[in-house]
Amino acid sequence: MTKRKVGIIGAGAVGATAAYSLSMMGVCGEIVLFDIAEGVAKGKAIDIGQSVHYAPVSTIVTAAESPADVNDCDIVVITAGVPRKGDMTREDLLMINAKIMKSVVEDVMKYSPDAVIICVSNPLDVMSYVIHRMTGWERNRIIGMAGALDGARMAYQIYNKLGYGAGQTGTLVIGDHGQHMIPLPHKVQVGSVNTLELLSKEEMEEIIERTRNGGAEIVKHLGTSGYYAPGRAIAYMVEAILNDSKVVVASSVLLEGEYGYSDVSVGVPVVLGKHGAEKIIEIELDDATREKFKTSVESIREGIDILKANKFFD
Ligand SMILES: NC(=O)c1ccc[n+]([C@@H]2O[C@H](COP(=O)([O-])OP(=O)(O)OC[C@H]3O[C@@H](n4cnc5c(N)ncnc54)[C@H](O)[C@@H]3O)[C@@H](O)[C@H]2O)c1
Ligand SMILES: O=C(O)C[C@H](O)C(=O)O
Repeated sequence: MTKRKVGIIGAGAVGATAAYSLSMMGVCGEIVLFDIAEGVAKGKAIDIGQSVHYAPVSTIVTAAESPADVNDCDIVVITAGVPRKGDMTREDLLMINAKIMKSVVEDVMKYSPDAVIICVSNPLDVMSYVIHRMTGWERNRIIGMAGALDGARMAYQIYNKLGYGAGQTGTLVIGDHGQHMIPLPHKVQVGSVNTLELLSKEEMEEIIERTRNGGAEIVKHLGTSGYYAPGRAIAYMVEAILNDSKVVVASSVLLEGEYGYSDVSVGVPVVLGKHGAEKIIEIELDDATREKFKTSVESIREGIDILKANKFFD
């Protein structure tokens, strides 16, 4: 990859935080922000661009005047959409964000036809599926960001319980990025020690519950959804793709028979490299987890079916 240009569509809380995080890491040559709200992309591009003075490596941060300026990107991150508030679920955002997604994706197809897309808008798995249906692109080029965030949340909960092992905790959260997400306790290790040896069953159950409600917990305190951890998780994925680093990160990708499902986007472990989600890793699921995965897939399909009933797809 030579140009290392990243487009971010939706320069709100998450999009701007991802841009800031990326520019502090210095992993891309250029970041271009676009937002439908006048002045937002411009103001944030100037502000982030000025912060680059203190970054280890320079990044050019610009604002697109129109979607046409988000052109020839290696990666396009889609954070355009409405965040939830109050008691809303992510699913409550379905129709409004699907409409936004439609117009955004048409532009991405036109102006950055070779990009890898990282979808962020909620409900995440359904929006990732919408992008597949609209673009018809190879599935490795459309990746939903969820497991990177949910895994970080699980690691945070574990650290809060243990009080040690920060940065040494490997977690895995699969399934939907919603109420049926599946944090996998038996896969968690702190410095290569399985946490089942470190935490009681009750403690792990609490960790799972708090991970599952991690997004809602922030909405409760903040009145809108979180953006620092999401922004950093996006930057981590962008870096992995640009650097072709082949790290394993749970992400929402289109299944074509893996885990027994097809024609649905859902969170599973994937290898991230220069071609996007280059490989889906199929891990062995025990009977109980397979049942949870089924519930998770069904909940995503409910959203897809609502869009179909509303003639959203051809
Ligand atoms: N996948 C995840 O883990 C995750 C994490 C956090 C947030 N989210 C989701 O990301 C989305 C953005 O969240 P946020 O907190 O940044 O919201 P926000 O309101 O701060 O920002 C969204 C931005 O999108 C812009 N926008 C709307 N329609 C647009 C269009 N057609 N073209 C360009 N820009 C457009 C808005 O003007 C706004 O600035 C929400 O749907 C939220 O639920 C997902
Ligand atoms: O919780 C939300 O609505 C936003 C995002 O999906 C999150 O998990 O933080």
